[in-house]
Amino acid sequence: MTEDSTIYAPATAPGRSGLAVIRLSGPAAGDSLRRLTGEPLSEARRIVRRSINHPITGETLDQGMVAWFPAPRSFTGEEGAELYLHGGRAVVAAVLAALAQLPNLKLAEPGEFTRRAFLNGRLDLTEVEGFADLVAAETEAQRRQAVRQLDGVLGELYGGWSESLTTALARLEAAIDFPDEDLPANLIVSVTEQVAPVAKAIAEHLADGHRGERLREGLSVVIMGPPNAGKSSLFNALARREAAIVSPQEGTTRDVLEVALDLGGYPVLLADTAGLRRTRNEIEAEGVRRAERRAEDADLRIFVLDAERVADQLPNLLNLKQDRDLVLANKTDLLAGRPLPEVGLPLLPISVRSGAGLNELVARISQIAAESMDSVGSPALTRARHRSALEEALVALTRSRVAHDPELVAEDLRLAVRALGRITGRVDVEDLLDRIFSEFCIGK
Ligand SMILES: Nc1nc2c(ncn2[C@@H]2O[C@H](COP(=O)(O)OP(=O)(O)OP(=O)(O)O)[C@@H](O)[C@H]2O)c(=O)[nH]1
Ligand SMILES: [K+]
Ligand SMILES: [Mg+2]
Repeated sequence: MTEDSTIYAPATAPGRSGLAVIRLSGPAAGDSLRRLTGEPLSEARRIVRRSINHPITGETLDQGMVAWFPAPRSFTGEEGAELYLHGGRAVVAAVLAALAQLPNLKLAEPGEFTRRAFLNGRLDLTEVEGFADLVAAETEAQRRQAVRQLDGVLGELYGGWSESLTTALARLEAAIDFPDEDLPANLIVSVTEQVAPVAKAIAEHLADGHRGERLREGLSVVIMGPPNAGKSSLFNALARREAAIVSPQEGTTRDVLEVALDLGGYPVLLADTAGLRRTRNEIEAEGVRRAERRAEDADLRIFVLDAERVADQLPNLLNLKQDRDLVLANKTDLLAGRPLPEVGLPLLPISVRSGAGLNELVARISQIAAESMDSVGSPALTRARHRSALEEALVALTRSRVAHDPELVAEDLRLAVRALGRITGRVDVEDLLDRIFSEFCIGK
């Protein structure tokens, strides 16, 4: 599939920088490059120095470098060119204005380069999404996951399942299509045997505790506890900036504040909340409601108590779940050597003021993040879109095992294959494209 139009766009972020890259893709890319440089096309995929000139006035706009990518060995699979310019706003603006003067060129839509790469079979949809995730990756673990996906690991996994099912389906259909002959009695049995391991693998892949999705989105951690325990102080210490107001007055924090952190390479979304107490103050009461709501969908709750008042404060913690909660005793600097009381559950002693225990706390949170995000062995399911298609495939496969009519079995297998195909974009993709490519910005 080839496009008639040729698109261009900056591939680097706007602003002052050492280098700016402008990409072109489409049939007029080579001709445009010739007209901008005033020289014949250079050797394919080689970066060469060229002066970049206005195609009409001939004025030199920049001394840069260019590369020429003949089809199909380019990012999009079309004719492509790249201009490497000095990264000043005026330089980029002048070259973009010059490109606008050339015939058959248009500014690319967001995600259009990647869309063309997909349409030309250079990437499947999971790779497109891996590419989007890689561009958006903010931590090491996110980068690793995106690189694997961009490598096609997920696409291969889903493609492999789809292939096994297609083979089973083909055998079944061949048998159905020859009505003269009796269907072999054991046909359904053997098809079921072929389908069962795929259904099992899909079920296991789905039951991964949402690790891949959590890695993309970040571990949601909420700091909670009684007023004045030092929640906002801790929040600021972890965020390494004075993001929240700290004061000796109870009920200081009302809104839920959030920061995105990188803890040991794992993304964490940390929230500070209002101190939990009954209050007549309407605004503070709304803060408490927001705190409780925020805690409901958190992956981890960190309860902060005042080390001097642990025994009074502990019973008020809302339905403490030891596997999802950490309990901290803050302000240990005020204990002056006195031990913490025995309360029958592990308390992590810290002092935001002296810094004691903070390293241990950070290590603990990143360990929890790692445990909930790292996937061992098979690649992780990374998106809700994949999850719903896999669930659909599994429902069809499960139903196919109890169907006795070969036609019904075949129909279920077809549904499962189609659901898997939607993940990689092999079938029924049109409606999905806009949503996926809308994640991209212009020039990608
Ligand atoms: N001595 C000591 N004081 C602390 C420590 N951490 C916080 N504080 C003090 O405790 C008071 C309350 O701190 P905040 O961080 O505002 O407490 P909070 O839990 O966010 O309070 P609310 O938002 O009102 O619920 C402030 O005066 C802090 O300086 C600590 O480790 N040691
Ligand atoms: K306070
Ligand atoms: Mg606070």
